[in-house]
Amino acid sequence: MPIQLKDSGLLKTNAYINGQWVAGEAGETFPVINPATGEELAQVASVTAVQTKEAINAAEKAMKAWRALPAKERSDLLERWYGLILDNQEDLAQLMTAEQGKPLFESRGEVMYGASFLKWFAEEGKRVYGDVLPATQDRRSIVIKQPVGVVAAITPWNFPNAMITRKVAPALAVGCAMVLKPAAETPLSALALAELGERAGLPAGLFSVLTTADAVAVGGEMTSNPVVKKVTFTGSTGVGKLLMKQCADTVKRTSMELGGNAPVIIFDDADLDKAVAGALVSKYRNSGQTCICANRIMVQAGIYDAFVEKFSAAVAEFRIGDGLEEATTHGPVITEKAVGDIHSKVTAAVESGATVVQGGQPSELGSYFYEPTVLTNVTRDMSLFKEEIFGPVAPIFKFETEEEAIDMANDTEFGLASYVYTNDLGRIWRVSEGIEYGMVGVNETMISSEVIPFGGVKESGQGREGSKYGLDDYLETKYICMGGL
Ligand SMILES: NC(=O)C1=CN([C@@H]2O[C@H](COP(=O)(O)OP(=O)(O)OC[C@H]3O[C@@H](n4cnc5c(N)ncnc54)[C@H](OP(=O)(O)O)[C@@H]3O)[C@@H](O)[C@H]2O)C=CC1
Ligand SMILES: O=C(O)CCCC(=O)O
Repeated sequence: MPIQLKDSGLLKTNAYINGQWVAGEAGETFPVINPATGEELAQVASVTAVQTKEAINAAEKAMKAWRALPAKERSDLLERWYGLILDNQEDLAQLMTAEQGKPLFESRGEVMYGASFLKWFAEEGKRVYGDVLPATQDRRSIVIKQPVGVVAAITPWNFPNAMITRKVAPALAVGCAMVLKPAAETPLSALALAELGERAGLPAGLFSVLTTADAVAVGGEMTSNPVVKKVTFTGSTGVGKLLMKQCADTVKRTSMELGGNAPVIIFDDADLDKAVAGALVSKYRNSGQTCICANRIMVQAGIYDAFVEKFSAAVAEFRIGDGLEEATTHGPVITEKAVGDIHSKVTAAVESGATVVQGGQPSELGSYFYEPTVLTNVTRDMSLFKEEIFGPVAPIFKFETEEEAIDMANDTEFGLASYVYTNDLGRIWRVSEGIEYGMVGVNETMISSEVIPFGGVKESGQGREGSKYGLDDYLETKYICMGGL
């Protein structure tokens, strides 16, 4: 079924380079698939390394004038872009659900979440302050902040809008230009954002969108081109490591938002209903496809059985289906391959002794759907304990003591989000300080917003997105020494 939009001008299929909507160099295209139906939604231009270089050169040129503008003028443009996104929320949500699969209510929420970064950084970009250091006898020392330069961004399919605005808003706010490669699964949301940016008055070249079926070529140019001073990436840890290696030759700065293995630690003294609700939304949001999704639900022995009973009863009530249908609570996963990957993880756990309480199979609804699954009798020696599941599968582990819970939480190379449910104030502090994560939700799993520093430690990445700290990723610190005074 063709996508029905109120404003058909938001459905773009060409890439956006230097303010022009362009086809791939030799007319190459790639398909965008609706994962709920398997239908082709569009054929989108596939750009090459040569076109990537053109976009980078255009960004360098555009940035010269952009960085010289008063911050207030840059802010005005971001505000206009924000307003246009709000005006077109429903169309952007329809596009997102069609290409990504998440239910419409989640897409509408993501569009608002994505827009919030433009608003936030429109304001925050006006507050890039320097410093005057304590004077010494004959000299004065000053610190100024300057835009890092042309930024290349590579974004994933799980948040086709917000992962882009979270990067482009701070970059543009402080005077950088950006070239973006969105995920091949979800280019339509990225192109619609560019269209609205153009309507808001983006100067040509300041923000290009490089849709492609050849991530290696485009990513290769982005990471080797000396004009690019920074690469910001959200996606898998494997690709993040590869990009970091590629960036080493030209010593680019990097921000990496990579995989997670989030524990939800639920103590005996927790409010059980709150813990069940928090774990459910964290685990099954976007059908389990976020890097901060609950990956290991860890419940203290005293309330384990009660938790499992309430949690799985709630899962049984989910309405799985096409995200474009309003009644749907949970949509498909992104590809047929993802269904296979998820099922292998479940099968391996079951072969090692796990018990399926709910689901446990690819869904009869179609080849992109997996049944929401609950597993018990899972133990930390199973591969599931270490792996990012990225699907609607909840393994519920049992622990006895606080020390054991902290040890289990830290027994992973990842360190992005974590969650703790307890009503003991001392324990809140001990656990929050003892676990090695960039973010800790205490009696709360919906922790993301534009005002907080989102990011991880260990192999979950480096850098922070959103908040006042999010500007630092796009700024250089320059020291100026005034001597002979
Ligand atoms: N931290 C997070 O939010 C995310 C984590 N993941 C994790 O990664 C797993 C695999 O998902 P997947 O989509 O394959 O994630 P990837 O890391 O492969 O994709 C993320 C982005 O990186 C691009 N990319 C992939 N390979 C290269 C490369 N060699 N050079 C430059 N860019 C590249 C992709 O492009 P293209 O789409 O064209 O391949 C996409 O734009 C998931 O199951 C999940 O575990 C996935 C997405 C988001
Ligand atoms: O999965 C991600 O990459 C980001 C999670 C979305 C968010 O909560 O910001």
